[in-house]
Amino acid sequence: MTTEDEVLAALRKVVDPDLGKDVVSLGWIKDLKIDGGTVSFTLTLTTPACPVQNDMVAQARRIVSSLPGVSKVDVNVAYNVARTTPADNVATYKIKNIIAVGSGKGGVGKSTIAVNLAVALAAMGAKVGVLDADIYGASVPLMIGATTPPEVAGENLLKPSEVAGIKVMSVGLLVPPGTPVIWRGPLVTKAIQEFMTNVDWGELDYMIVDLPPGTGDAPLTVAQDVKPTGAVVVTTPQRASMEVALKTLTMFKKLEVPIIGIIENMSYLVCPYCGKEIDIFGRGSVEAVARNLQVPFLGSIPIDPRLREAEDNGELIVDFQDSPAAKALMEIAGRVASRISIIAYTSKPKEEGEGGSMSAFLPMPPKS
Ligand SMILES: Nc1ncnc2c1ncn2[C@@H]1O[C@H](COP(=O)(O)OP(=O)(O)OP(=O)(O)O)[C@@H](O)[C@H]1O
Repeated sequence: MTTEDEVLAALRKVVDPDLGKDVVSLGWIKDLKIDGGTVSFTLTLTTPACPVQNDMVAQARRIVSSLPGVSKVDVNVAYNVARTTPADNVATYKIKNIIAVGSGKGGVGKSTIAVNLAVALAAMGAKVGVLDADIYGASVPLMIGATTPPEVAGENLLKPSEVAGIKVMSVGLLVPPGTPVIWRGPLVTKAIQEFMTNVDWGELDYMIVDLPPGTGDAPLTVAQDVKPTGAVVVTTPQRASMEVALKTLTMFKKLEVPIIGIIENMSYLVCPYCGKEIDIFGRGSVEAVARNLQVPFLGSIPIDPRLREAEDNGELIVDFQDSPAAKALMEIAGRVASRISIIAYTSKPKEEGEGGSMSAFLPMPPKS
């Protein structure tokens, strides 16, 4: 008969590749039971979007199966999304991680990526919210298909709209359609602050914040007051777009917001007739710049007409499994979640088992 100690010793060989530690030391093995030849345990991962989840489960199963006397291995998978936000802050104690999505130039696909990252993470089982901080150009409600205005949930408290389980708050849900928001900077700042404090977000694993392009009032407020876990910067491959994106990147670094990574959008076009990949804007240039700057490159998203069509119709692209853009977005969502777990585990823990404060200097992800 195999003992619990032997099973745990064997499971020490299963290492999370992002954190470089084994699942036993990380405290991820729970409810270990041995019943005759059957060994069962729960593997608790830090995110349902873990890209190496299947590999780790298969490895754990294989290693335990090879122990003497073991005829069956039952592995349950559970998730406890690691926290990077301060647990003692009234605005964020229920929100474990905040991801700001920014860009340099407008129209590069930042809102598209913000919304679809939210959809992808939610589709994998995470609790997700989207805060639209693009006050003058709020497009999140249209893209995600949110139509019901937020309800009043108490004194000075709004309940966010909800689409496919994703909580959404945007100034676009508060003003009649077609109405421009004509506010000076301080009002923009106040609106974003109130979206954090006066909205009943409930418990969220990930909040995605869609920033306006550039380095103005809204990105500054998000960086300084919302204090995101990190920022994702979106750019297209052309030099003009990238040069402005790098300014946004530098702004985040100056404000000590960790860089989760950079994404190349509209990287290439897959010909709908022959399937050939056509390089339109200079594919690959963002990855090269990211390498130079030692900033993680999160991936490329091709031009996909279905992405634009889905958005215009308020549909969710990750539902379309055969779309190359949807596939790329799902993979990128997994990488973002991995980077968040790394931030949570490599910074000083604030709450046992739940990660800790932010670090502006992150290790580079392993090369895939
Ligand atoms: N990979 C893609 N394939 C096809 N269409 C795309 C892709 N990425 C974005 N689009 C489309 O390009 C347009 C601009 O995208 P989006 O609004 O997300 O840009 P943005 O950077 O958020 O712009 P802004 O910040 O100026 O509002 C949208 O119509 C969107 O559907």
